Amino acid sequence: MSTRKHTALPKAQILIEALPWLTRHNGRVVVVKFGGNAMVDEELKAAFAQDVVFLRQAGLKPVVVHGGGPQISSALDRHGIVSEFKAGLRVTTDEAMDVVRMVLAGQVQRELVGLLNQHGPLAVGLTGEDAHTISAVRHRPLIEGEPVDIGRVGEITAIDTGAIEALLADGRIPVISSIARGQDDGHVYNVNADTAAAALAAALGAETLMVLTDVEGLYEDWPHSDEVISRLTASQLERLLPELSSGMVPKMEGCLHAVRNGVTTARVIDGRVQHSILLEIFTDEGIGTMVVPDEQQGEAE
Ligand SMILES: Nc1ncnc2c1ncn2[C@@H]1O[C@H](COP(=O)(O)OP(=O)(O)O)[C@@H](O)[C@H]1O
Ligand SMILES: CC(=O)N[C@@H](CCC(=O)OP(=O)(O)O)C(=O)O
Repeated sequence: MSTRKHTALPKAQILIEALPWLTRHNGRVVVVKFGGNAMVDEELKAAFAQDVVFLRQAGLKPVVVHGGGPQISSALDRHGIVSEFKAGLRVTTDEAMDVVRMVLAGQVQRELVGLLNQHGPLAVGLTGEDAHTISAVRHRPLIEGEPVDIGRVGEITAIDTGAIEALLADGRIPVISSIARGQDDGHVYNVNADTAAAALAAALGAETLMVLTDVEGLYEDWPHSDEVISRLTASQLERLLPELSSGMVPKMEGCLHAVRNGVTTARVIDGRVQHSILLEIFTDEGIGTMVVPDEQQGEAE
């Protein structure tokens, strides 16, 4: 065998290994949530963009929903605005909301759109405000049984997938910032990006929701162990929810919402690993944590 063929054969085998995953997802929507904590460096962000474009060129319909928690925190610091979290959500004053919107829509989203568009005229950025994509009312989370006012934080009431579907039909990659329009008050609202991604995945009838974060997956006994739970059903996750803390709460609540509303699998994967999306495709079991609907229990992935 010539040297060229010799080196090409393993590459062909690798492509063939991806065939079942690609076949299952062909033409399907995959919602990828890119967390602010996973946007560690430039190389990683460029690799993320390559993976998303790869999915698009392989016949899938990727939709990107991005966060930017750490980026918002440092911008608020620079503006001298104090920011705190309650029930895992940022207490968002009217003044803070302007900064949230500026950072998510004007900075993080623009950067991701730019990186994706290095590969062609593919990405179009929007926020949940555009074309009524995400509507919300003021969210008052219960803390110790009492509803608490945390300012301009939204609870999603409706998703209009029209603009996203039109972009997908046109072969584009929508990149969505987690800001909602007020359903009945003309305000804009700050929505946790995991919650927004899950709601969009459910409304779009996505095959998969992939949540890229800064841990390997859901740890069984965090922070005491780094044993990752590789697979769990919706009911198993539901039982686990009360024990979870901080950033994992909206992530896992989102995964549960997604698989209970038609999404086939929801995964939490380590976005700090380069090409984590492609790694997910090329491994049988996947990496990170996979949540499946109850009826899939025991079925081979
Ligand atoms: N059981 C758990 N397994 C893994 N991480 C957990 C768990 N419970 C809480 N966490 C925390 O959740 C964080 C991820 O959420 P978050 O900081 O909001 O990330 P992102 O910006 O990607 O949304 C982890 O870095 C970790 O500190
Ligand atoms: C209400 C609320 O907490 N909103 C989040 C929105 C950004 C986000 O969720 O970013 P990550 O995915 O990087 O955490 C915030 O203000 O930080």
